[in-house]
Amino acid sequence: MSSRTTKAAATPATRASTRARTPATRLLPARTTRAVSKTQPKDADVPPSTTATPARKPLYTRDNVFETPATAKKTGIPKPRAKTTKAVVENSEESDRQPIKAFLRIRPHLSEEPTSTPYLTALSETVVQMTDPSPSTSRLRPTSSKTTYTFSQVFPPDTQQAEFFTDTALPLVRDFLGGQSGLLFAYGVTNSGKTYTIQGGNGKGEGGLLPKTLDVVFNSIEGLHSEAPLRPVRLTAVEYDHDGTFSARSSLDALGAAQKPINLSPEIDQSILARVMAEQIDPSDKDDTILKVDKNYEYSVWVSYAEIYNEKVFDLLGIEEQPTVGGKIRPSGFSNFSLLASSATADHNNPLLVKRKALALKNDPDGGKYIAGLREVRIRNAEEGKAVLKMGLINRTVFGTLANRASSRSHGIFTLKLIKVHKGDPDDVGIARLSIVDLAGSERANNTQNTGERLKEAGSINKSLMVLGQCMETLRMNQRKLAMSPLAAPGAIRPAHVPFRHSKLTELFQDFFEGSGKAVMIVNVNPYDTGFDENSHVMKFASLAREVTTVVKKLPPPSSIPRLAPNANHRRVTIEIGGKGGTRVTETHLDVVEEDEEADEDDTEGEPRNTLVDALFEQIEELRMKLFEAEIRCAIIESDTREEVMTEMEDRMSRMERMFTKRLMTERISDSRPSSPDSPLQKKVSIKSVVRASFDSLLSEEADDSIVIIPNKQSRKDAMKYAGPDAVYIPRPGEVDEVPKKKKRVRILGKKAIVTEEEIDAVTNRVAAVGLDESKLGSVRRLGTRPSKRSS
Ligand SMILES: Nc1ncnc2c1ncn2[C@@H]1O[C@H](COP(=O)(O)OP(=O)(O)OP(=O)(O)O)[C@@H](O)[C@H]1O
Repeated sequence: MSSRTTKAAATPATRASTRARTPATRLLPARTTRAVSKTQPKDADVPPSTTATPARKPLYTRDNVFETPATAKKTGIPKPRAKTTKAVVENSEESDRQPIKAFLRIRPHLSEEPTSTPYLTALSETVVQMTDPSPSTSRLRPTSSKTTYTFSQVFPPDTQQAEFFTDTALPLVRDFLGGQSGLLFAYGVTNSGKTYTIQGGNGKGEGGLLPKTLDVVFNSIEGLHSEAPLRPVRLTAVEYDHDGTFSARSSLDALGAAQKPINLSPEIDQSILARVMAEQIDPSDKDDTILKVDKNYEYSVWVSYAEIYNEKVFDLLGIEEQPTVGGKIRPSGFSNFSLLASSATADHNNPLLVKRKALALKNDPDGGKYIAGLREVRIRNAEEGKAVLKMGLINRTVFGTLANRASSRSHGIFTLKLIKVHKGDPDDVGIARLSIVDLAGSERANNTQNTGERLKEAGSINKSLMVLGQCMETLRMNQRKLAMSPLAAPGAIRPAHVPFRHSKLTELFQDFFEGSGKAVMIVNVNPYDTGFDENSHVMKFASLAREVTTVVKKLPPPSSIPRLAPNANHRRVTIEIGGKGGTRVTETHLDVVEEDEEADEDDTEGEPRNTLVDALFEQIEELRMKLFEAEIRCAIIESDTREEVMTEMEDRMSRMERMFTKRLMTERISDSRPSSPDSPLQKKVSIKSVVRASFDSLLSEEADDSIVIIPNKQSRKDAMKYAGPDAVYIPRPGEVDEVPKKKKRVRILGKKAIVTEEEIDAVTNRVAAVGLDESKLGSVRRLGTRPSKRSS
């Protein structure tokens, strides 16, 4: 649990924020619910030595938030120092063990896609089975490999958006309204349905988790809107705004003004937000759920939208847009909502210049990291929230790859913050955050032809997802270590270092994985996708995540990796918008300047700095990447080789099959011949042609000369029977010849097996007449009293 409930101090001078940008602002101290639960541990197994701070009454917890706000109000406890807060968070985790929930959503088959058999089937509400399609199609290896995976819940392809929202995100929204932070992220390969799940489709009832979350939040706080001059800062702190700079209405207007491109024609010189809202929001597609909230408080909702692209964090609501020198900015009248496309039709020679600066992640004194300089916008209803979401979406880097034309190549992070202030005590303030993340799809290494920029994107995406997996794995390992030694003295077990800092994604959500709030993972899978291996990798990752239940003692993070000097990265890109569902495809040419974030001096606050350790970490990282790449290469080579062998074997099998079919047909032809044909000559020719045809097929071009076919004696015998006594069997070269030996005898003595003396004499005389030795006649059976005697 990570809600932060704060009490404003009586004297602003003593509580002034050390990070406040203006002297007029005052930072409200953050106090965690964990701080409270730690002093009253629910879990009796927590070692007493971990309770270092004096016991005090809960300010508010998830359990009492609705019932006892008054108790909370009266608790005037000074803010714990940052260090103490951290310690408390760590120690209280034992009482709040929660596994990461992993929900699987199976994508339906789309009509425009080729039909194939799905390789994933739901066995129950929580278990699915994946069947490797490659071996099952083989006649040589008829047994297919089947693996089962267990999830918190499995959603079949016909699951509707509303049902999915109710079962997965609604509990998080409930906690959020109750003051608890949460994280929801969608994970899956490209084209598996992550964006559809998070943002939704364009049709009725197709709104995704994000718009539905906005609906439910505003339904629930209806009539409880706060006008208090408060705004969120850092991760979960709240700041007073005495001069009204950030008052309720002005934030959204400020965003609209900042986003308005300069030099627009009067035709479109209007509030971008108003236009977006008019175009995009279908009021009928709204979730009507209302959740219970504490009516003693008033609420304000703030949103931000960031993306992590190529390992840099950008503000999707804070892009500076400028026309190029000589560039013509015209209204376009596109029906698609697009700030960029609607504000300018730029051609390749005169692209629109879009400048954006990467933002730095900074340490929050209350724990975790926040994106420094990220714009947070106050919204007053769900429609405004949806408009801001749409506005951020256009700024999100979307490039087509061969794998998927609409592939999101960045991780999109939409965060809601809820500030609540007690109606009777303006100093009783709380804040919670809910981040909803649409992760970039993992790249298919072998079926997309990535080069240059795409390759770099793929590397960054793979890296961040890989690090996410490594973090999960390490957290799980650490938990096991702890679980196996429940009686070990505190500090005796050294948990392994969790590499959160190795990617921006994990760095940003480190606090969630360490217990700041609940984490929910949505796994999207397209069971018709050709990337079986990638999907099984995703499934393995999900099973891993489900085993991560809690946080172990945090190790001091590694020394910071030295940052490069700020550097501008220029790219020229073309973004296509629309195209799906019959909408018009529009193109915008952009010159993108991505400036590196400035080095954060505070970033290593309290962390030891050791250049050798830095270098070693970099080396490990490099080796990990190499290993990862090598593994991918091996997997590709293995699958290619397997496919080649299979193709060859199948080819050979089908040739043999053809050959045997022909032979069978040949035999059938001979069987069906009349038993007494008219002419012996005709019989002779016929049997010859039949036998020859059979061998011709064996020796034809199609035949496999590596295979020796031994003729079927029985069929040959049958053929000879039909052919009658005059038939001569002519073997083909190389044929195993047994029958013809008998025929040789037949040629000399006729078809009779038994001969008389006279006949033998006749043969002998004939032999003598031609001058041959009698002994060369071979064995001849005699009749009568001298059966074995040869004629002399
Ligand atoms: N549950 C669903 N019902 C109907 N259509 C869906 C569903 N899930 C996904 N789709 C459709 O499948 C296609 C791919 O989905 P989507 O763009 O959400 O994938 P993705 O995982 O976000 O891909 P990428 O990572 O490349 O952005 C889209 O056309 C989307 O409309």
